[in-house]
Amino acid sequence: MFQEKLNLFLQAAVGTALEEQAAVIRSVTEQVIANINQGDLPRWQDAHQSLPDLSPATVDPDQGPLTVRFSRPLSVEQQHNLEAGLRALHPWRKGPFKLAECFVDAEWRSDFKWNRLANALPDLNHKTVLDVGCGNGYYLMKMAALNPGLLLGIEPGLLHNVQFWSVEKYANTGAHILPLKIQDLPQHMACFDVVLSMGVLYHRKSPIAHIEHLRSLLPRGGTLILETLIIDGDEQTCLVPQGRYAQMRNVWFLPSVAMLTNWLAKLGMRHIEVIDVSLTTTAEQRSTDWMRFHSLPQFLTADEQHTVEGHPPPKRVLIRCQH
Ligand SMILES: Nc1ncnc2c1ncn2[C@@H]1O[C@H](C[S@+](CC[C@H]([NH3+])C(=O)[O-])CC(=O)[O-])[C@@H](O)[C@H]1O
Repeated sequence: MFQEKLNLFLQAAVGTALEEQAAVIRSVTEQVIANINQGDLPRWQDAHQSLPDLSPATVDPDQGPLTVRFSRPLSVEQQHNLEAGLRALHPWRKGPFKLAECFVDAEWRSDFKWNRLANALPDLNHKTVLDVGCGNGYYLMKMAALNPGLLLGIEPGLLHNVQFWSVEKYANTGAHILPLKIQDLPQHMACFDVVLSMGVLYHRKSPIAHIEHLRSLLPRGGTLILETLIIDGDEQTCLVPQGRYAQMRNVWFLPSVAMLTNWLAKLGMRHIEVIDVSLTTTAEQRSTDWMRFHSLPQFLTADEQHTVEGHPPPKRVLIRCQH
């Protein structure tokens, strides 16, 4: 199915700024697809295939859950099969989605971040947009209402890809996801008007190289939206947690906002604007019926003043800047 999705993307890229890069994207994606470790993938693909064909639907552009409305009410059997197919794609990290009567109450209230992000987005009309580490495509599907020219997400998590296909089967937003890491994209493929990197920088061992790579994907004047974990402090302050951070492995650099904006400026980014700084609350990230593992409440001390490892609790910055 990944090959089929790649082909659909390549068709959509014809006539856009991405057309010239299509051969490179095809080649790197085919290499990644050929090396996919199957694991649970067949089970997830079966769940996706089991989803019922339903009447045409539209996405409600309102704030809140990403809501898909169908032109005809679902039968009891359709409703049951829809919910069973989606539940088989547990755990749902990002959401919430509402498809007919089925409410996918994911671990993250991504609608909270969407409300912060919507203020930061430049005009997307006919623009080419890349969301790096896009999860199950929640923000891509929200951005689709803003009439972009092409929406591409890259996401190495295979379950996220299958969840995206499953919602997109009904939402029909025209967004695309490829199963790539940012490292798979060549540097200097400056064909995106807007690049988003949200929740990825702290997973990168070399955050400056990550920003440089993001910058190289933008032409002069293109917009970068960067969201990441930070700590309080001045331009000399940065946390490099030994061991885990809020039970997450693979967390490298949590700079202060001042240090992060210095990095961006040193790399030549301009018009750097801090749009938002927010503590991540246990209302925004928690276990639900659709994500039954531990979540933020279990990763913080009882008074929520520290992570269980004794670090400052998660706080995130949302920055907009230009190449
Ligand atoms: N090298 C990489 N290249 C691309 N993606 C990666 C890489 N490493 C990890 N990821 C992916 O980046 C995502 C990070 S989550 C943010 C999701 C969304 N953006 C959000 O803002 O809600 C973190 C969070 O929950 O905040 C995961 O889906 C990883 O698979």
